Amino acid sequence: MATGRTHRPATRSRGIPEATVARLPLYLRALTALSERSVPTVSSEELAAAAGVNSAKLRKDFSYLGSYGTRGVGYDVEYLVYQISRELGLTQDWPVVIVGIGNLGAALANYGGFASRGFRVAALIDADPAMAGKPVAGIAVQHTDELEKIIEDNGVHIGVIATPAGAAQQVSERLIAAGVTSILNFAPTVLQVPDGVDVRKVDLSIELQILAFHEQRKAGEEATAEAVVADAVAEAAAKDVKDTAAEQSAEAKRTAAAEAAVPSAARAEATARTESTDRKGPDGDVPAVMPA
Ligand SMILES: NC(=O)c1ccc[n+]([C@@H]2O[C@H](COP(=O)([O-])OP(=O)(O)OC[C@H]3O[C@@H](n4cnc5c(N)ncnc54)[C@H](O)[C@@H]3O)[C@@H](O)[C@H]2O)c1
Repeated sequence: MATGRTHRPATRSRGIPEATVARLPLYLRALTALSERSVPTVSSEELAAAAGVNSAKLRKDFSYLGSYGTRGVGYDVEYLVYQISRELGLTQDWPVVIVGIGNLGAALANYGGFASRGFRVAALIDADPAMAGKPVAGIAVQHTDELEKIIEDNGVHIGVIATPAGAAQQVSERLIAAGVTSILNFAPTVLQVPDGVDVRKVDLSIELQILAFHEQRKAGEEATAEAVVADAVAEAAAKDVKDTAAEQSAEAKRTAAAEAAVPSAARAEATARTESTDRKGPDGDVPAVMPA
């Protein structure tokens, strides 16, 4: 039994690499937006920017589809929408079942984006007997006892799992035994599935953890920059203290020499003048950095 996410070879039979297949929905989303705005053609650079992909990679991806665009004109938007939809198998209707109709399952059932992309929610299935018969998104929830019959009756090949993690493995086994060969798994667990079954895992908390990692790194960089500034300020302050101390020492030497040279009455006057100058800065203010 194989573990992991996708159990097909890295290159599909028609020679399209998995990485390209993973980018096709991104191109399709960008192209659909252009089509809705009745944009007839698009350059590889524009489309790459809209899809968030490097333009050289896009051209390479499209070469697998046999689509090269026209120099100076770009790609025909409608034709590319058709080509990519066909390649992804979206020109046909895909019935899907959602298992586990709690918070997430109900939200998925209510999501209009499935139907608009050719995925018809054929059934909603839950283990809670109290849920049976209750309408969610206009569809009556069915009990898990019916799971196998529902899959077979509707010719379902794609199942969505939105149950707690502890139930997901057993649910996947029942789905697969009944004929499901592709699973979209929202439960935070790694499913063990046989060869020939594709599993895609969606985990928003993992995405958030990756963002947290980047945030932490950004904060680390900021802290380093702040530390560099703080070091520079501390160094400048230390230099100030040293200069002030040196000045005072020179002043003390000058005073000592003057004391040796003048009579005692004049010496008292000179001492008073020196003390007054020491306590205040050149403008009469107390200096910001006081010598220790
Ligand atoms: N992937 C993500 O980004 C993401 C986000 C939120 C939640 N989740 C996960 O999705 C799952 C559902 O979350 P939720 O908040 O909707 O939970 P929930 O408790 O609201 O719903 C779970 C539903 O599954 C049903 N259920 C339990 N065992 C079952 C079984 N054997 N067969 C069929 N139905 C069964 C329950 O009766 C319940 O209705 C959890 O595993 C959660 O961790 C994933």
